[in-house]
Amino acid sequence: MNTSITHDSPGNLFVVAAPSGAGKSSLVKALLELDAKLAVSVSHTTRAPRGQEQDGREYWFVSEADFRAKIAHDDFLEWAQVHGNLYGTSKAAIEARLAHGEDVVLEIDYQGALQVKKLFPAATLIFILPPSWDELRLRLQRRGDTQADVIETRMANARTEVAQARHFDFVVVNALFETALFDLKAIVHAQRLKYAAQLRHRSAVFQALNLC
Ligand SMILES: Nc1ncnc2c1ncn2[C@@H]1O[C@H](COP(=O)(O)OP(=O)(O)OP(=O)(O)O)[C@@H](O)[C@H]1O
Ligand SMILES: Nc1nc2c(ncn2[C@@H]2O[C@H](COP(=O)(O)O)[C@@H](O)[C@H]2O)c(=O)[nH]1
Repeated sequence: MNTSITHDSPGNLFVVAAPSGAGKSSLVKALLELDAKLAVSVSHTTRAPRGQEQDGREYWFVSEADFRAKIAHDDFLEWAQVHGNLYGTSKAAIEARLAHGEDVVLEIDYQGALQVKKLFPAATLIFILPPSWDELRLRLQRRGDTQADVIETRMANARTEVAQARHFDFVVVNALFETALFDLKAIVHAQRLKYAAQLRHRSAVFQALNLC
């Protein structure tokens, strides 16, 4: 897969994954409201819109034929089949932002997250865990936009997904929302400082001044 994103892209890439219903969209939305330097990438999907979702806001909703044409054109940074539908992050959605120094967050599943890490090892992978299986089911039910059989599929898939958390850089338990949001903010802040230090370390000026 060709991509122009490199270790030296000035923006930071954050990847947030979680089993469906754990609260990743709610957390990322709250994080974006607090952090003007962060932008979320809008994925493409073949799933039908849910509830009040709008094309171009939550997702780009496309047919399977269109999605497969994009795969053939190598338009995706990553893509995966999740709960029976196709989802992907288009390169166009994030490359320009990263190149301009904006930080980007991807809300994607673990398969996509691991693909991104292979292509871009500097990406920070964060896995959100629900406090329990019962609470996960309750959150999916309370959200009220997912059919009972789909909830069961998502609960079954959640076991496989949670087993992948060990490959991530950070794990956040979303029990109390404000605590999880605080953890997420702290991770983003710490990673920015880390990569800023690494970039400075590489800069010729820094070396010339003998500061590293
Ligand atoms: N800490 C929390 N305590 C209680 N409810 C929560 C918490 N975090 C999120 N929720 C609620 O749980 C439901 C699922 O959250 P959300 O839609 O953000 O999950 P998600 O991981 O993005 O799911 P999906 O992958 O299906 O989009 C929502 O109704 C949300 O308001
Ligand atoms: N690999 C990718 N996974 C994605 C992407 N966008 C969303 N997702 C994941 O799909 C499931 C289900 O989402 P839902 O909106 O139908 O509830 C969830 O885990 C998302 O994170 C993507 O671009 N690539």
